[in-house]
Amino acid sequence: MSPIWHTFDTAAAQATALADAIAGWLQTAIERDGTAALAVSGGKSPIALFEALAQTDLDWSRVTVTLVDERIVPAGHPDSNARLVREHLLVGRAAAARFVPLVTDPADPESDLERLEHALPKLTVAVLGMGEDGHTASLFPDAAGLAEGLAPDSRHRIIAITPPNAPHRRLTLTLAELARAEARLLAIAGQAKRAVATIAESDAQRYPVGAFFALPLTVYWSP
Ligand SMILES: O=C1O[C@H](COP(=O)(O)O)[C@@H](O)[C@H](O)[C@H]1O
Repeated sequence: MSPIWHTFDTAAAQATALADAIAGWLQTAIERDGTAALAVSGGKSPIALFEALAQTDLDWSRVTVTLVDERIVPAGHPDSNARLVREHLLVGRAAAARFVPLVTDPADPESDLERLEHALPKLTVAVLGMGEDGHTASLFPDAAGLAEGLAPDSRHRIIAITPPNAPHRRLTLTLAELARAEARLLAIAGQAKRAVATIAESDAQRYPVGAFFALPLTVYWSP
């Protein structure tokens, strides 16, 4: 399956286009079902997107926001993806959204996994990021548990995973769960990530993100 690529001259244009696309998917789901659900990535990249999205004129009280992955750290930790979402997305108009954090007790991630198998919303849109090592969500190359995370028929919606070369044990939605979202948008920036994504597009086995190129996927890229 060939992904659709949208390329932009600036990060600001990329963030605006992504926010418009996400809002469109959420609005359609709200009109159809009364509710919608958005899963976002963390890391360092999504702040401009979150800030654009937070100003979007949607009925945010009908939207559930969650994460595609989270580091197993306390909620206020500098590396917490939930902290990023709370500070940059769940503000302004979007403050009315319901938030489902992945990690609520860093000392007992098993209880969060159990809770989330039931508590995760059915996703309307999943916004994926990607590292230069080809990981997406927290599906890291060579991680124990990666095969389960990428299995199209996994019975798990979410798993715990330890990246071999990045800090913190993580919780991550599985490919099987992300495949059920109505839309998957991959947001990346820079030439290095573009090169990785281009290889992943033609060689699905090379990087974990490659498995997502076998699904309907729209890529948003800026330099
Ligand atoms: O660890 C993570 O990394 C990826 C990529 O992050 P970025 O800072 O390079 O954009 C991110 O998509 C994921 O959610 C995060 O937990």
